[in-house]
Amino acid sequence: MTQSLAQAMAAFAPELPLAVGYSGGADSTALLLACVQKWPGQVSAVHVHHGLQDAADDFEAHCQRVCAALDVSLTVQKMDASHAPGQSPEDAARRARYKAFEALALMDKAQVAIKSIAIAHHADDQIETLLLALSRGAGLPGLSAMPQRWTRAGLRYYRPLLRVSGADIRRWLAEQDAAFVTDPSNVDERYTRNRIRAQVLPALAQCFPHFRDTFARCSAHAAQAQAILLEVAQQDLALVGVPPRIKLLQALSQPRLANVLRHWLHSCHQATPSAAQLDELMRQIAACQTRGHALHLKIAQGFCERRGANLHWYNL
Ligand SMILES: Nc1ncnc2c1ncn2[C@@H]1O[C@H](COP(=O)(O)OP(=O)(O)OP(=O)(O)O)[C@@H](O)[C@H]1O
Repeated sequence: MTQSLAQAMAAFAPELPLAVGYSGGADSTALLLACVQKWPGQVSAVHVHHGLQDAADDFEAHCQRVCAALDVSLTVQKMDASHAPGQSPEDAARRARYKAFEALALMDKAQVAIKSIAIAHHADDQIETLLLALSRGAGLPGLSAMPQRWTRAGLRYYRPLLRVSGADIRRWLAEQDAAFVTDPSNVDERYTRNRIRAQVLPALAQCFPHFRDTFARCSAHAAQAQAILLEVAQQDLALVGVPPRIKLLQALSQPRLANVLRHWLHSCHQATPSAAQLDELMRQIAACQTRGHALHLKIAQGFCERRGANLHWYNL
């Protein structure tokens, strides 16, 4: 169920000391203030200077001022977040951000070992992520949307506001009379996410007043089902071996074959096949009935081929 910011903060119990990913925007300003109020002296801030916009220097200066006024230690990480061809600028910025957080892993400016990072994604961000996944035709991992907590490179990440609506965060922030910056790229409707926020969420609210709760429940169901699929894929991969034996792959049902192939390609090769590539691979595995039957096809950024009894993936 959706929570108020106060309820979300009452339930938030991270390992301390905690750093807050602080962009200077409204959401992370609210999270920083709420954490500082709850754990005075045990919270620091991390600001990633993306170098993407001319305004980035101003954002950093704003964060410096606010943290100085709050007596919060601020670490600024400068990252080059320019995006590669085919990569979205938002995705490049997000990847650069996680690298910067990991680089901190983790000493802040005051040389305190940081154990936890909180970021200010909220319920509307979660719905936007789910709708983006639906629009891409994503499978269960995409429909699971964003987890509330996870661990990476020894660092615990939290999204304590994931069940709080954006409007509730703004209301709370207005009561605090706190200054924040507005990133112009957040309202630029050339980005799909911003169009969803401006056009789709208001329409959803009209049609399905409880959509934040019900959509979040769908994501929770998807996440649970995905966890089971992962367990099955791990068991099946142990059974067929690495590299997988074609005969053993042929003994699996079609859904389990698809599941284990996706898992093998992703976990062993960081390769994600398109739906059409996976269908073709499954068709060719089924057709591989004679000793001399060759199998060779493009999968993600590399190729799958038959070598003797096994299926191999390689990248040129
Ligand atoms: N430059 C940054 N430095 C540090 N943390 C960041 C930065 N940008 C984003 N974050 C963290 O990641 C969260 C999600 O980022 P995103 O850009 O999707 O959100 P946002 O809605 O613009 O949030 P905000 O209002 O806090 O800027 C932010 O709330 C913040 O905690």
